[in-house]
Amino acid sequence: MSAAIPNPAIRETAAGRIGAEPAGLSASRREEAAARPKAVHFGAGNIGRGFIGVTLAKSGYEVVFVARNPEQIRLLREQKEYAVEYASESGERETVGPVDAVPIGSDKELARQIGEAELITTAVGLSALPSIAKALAKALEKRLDKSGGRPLPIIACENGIRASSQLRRLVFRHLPEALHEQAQRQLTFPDAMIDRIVPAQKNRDPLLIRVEPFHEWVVETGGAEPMQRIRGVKYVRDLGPWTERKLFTVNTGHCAAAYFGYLAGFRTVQEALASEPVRAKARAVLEETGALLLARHGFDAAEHDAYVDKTLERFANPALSDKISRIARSPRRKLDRSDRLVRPLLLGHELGLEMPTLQEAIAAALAYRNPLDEESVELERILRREGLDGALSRKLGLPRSHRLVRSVADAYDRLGR
Ligand SMILES: NC(=O)c1ccc[n+]([C@@H]2O[C@H](COP(=O)([O-])OP(=O)(O)OC[C@H]3O[C@@H](n4cnc5c(N)ncnc54)[C@H](O)[C@@H]3O)[C@@H](O)[C@H]2O)c1
Ligand SMILES: O=P(O)(O)OC[C@@H](O)[C@@H](O)[C@H](O)[C@H](O)CO
Repeated sequence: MSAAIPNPAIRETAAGRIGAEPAGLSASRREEAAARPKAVHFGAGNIGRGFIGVTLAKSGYEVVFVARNPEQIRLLREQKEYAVEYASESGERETVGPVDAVPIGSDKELARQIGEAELITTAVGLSALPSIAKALAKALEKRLDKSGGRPLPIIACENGIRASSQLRRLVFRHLPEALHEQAQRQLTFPDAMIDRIVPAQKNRDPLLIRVEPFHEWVVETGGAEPMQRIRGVKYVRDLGPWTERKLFTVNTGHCAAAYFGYLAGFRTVQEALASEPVRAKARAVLEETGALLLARHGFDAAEHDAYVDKTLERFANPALSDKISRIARSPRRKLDRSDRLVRPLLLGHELGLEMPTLQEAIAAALAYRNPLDEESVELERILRREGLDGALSRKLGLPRSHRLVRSVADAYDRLGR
């Protein structure tokens, strides 16, 4: 087996020595890993390494990443750990380990890892769930054959409503019917909400990940005792209010700031929020979704205001640089009827709430152009093909003549794009 390669890019920090270790470290990490329960996590990206990996490792798991990037896989396999740096004044760092990695295409290895796992998690993006479901189902098939009834929770940590339930449907589609009954007994798919801002980044140490200190991971139990408790996770009976509070505040506010910031010519959300007009619009959107959340879930108004203040503060964190292109990414997904922009608008409409600034944010999302973002290019194509009214009517699931379609179209026209 290969020795650990010391990584000079990882240095002494306020939190103490981390990372760079003499050869032998990976051997001790391997022993440590053998003594730990195993969690297999799909996606070694920003949130995978910057939140899920670190939380699971702290909770006592060996974390095996299922990844695509060969260089990242090589480094994770060799080093068996990586560093997380917190974007705060102290710049504290922590070492995350023991970890390992397998390529998504390696059926045999993946099946072996999943056969040994006590927990599966994902953070690949909602739109990538169909692409991992097949590989996951294949590996689960082998496990179900041999596991002697061992239960396995599978938690999709994605921004979206009930992502684990979505993954469940996709996985069952790929599992042979003969295994469905057993899979229903052994596999659970608890829905979850996760919150931590982890910008896209390039560091000299390619595994290092810089994150905001704030974090929240909530898992739904439906009233049942969870099979295993992950330290740092909050377990709740009903996830509904938690998801809506996060998605319609953090994610609606974030993308509103990004789309308004894009129109104003800014590059990062920090720059955008330093501009008073953009900040005022982002806040106005959150006042509108706040009224919806209070009406739907009976949240305390003062507590929700404090949540909004804290959220805007997190977006503007000067210790981070978060590009608008990340926050605005995949505008088709963000404009989906079940997502952060259109869903609160439709729910608010049902309750008779006026949401003019949210409508402006939707118009700004339609006007977002990024030739490097496939969904932005596709959205432009749809707008050309179907026209604004047609595209909006489809997105909102309402007739072209509907008041909401008309007023979002008017907001778009006012942008003069
Ligand atoms: N970054 C954040 O601030 C943040 C916060 C909360 C939630 N999220 C959510 O977490 C998820 C991941 O976001 P991210 O910011 O980490 O994105 P990212 O692009 O940094 O990471 C996604 C990772 O998944 C991998 N991936 C994609 N398809 C794959 C496949 N078929 N097999 C294996 N790996 C695959 C990619 O290679 C990438 O490494 C998204 O659903 C996002 O909405 C992100
Ligand atoms: O990941 P997306 O594309 O759904 O949304 C972009 C950001 O708003 C999002 O990643 C936030 O940073 C995150 O949801 C904070 O918890």
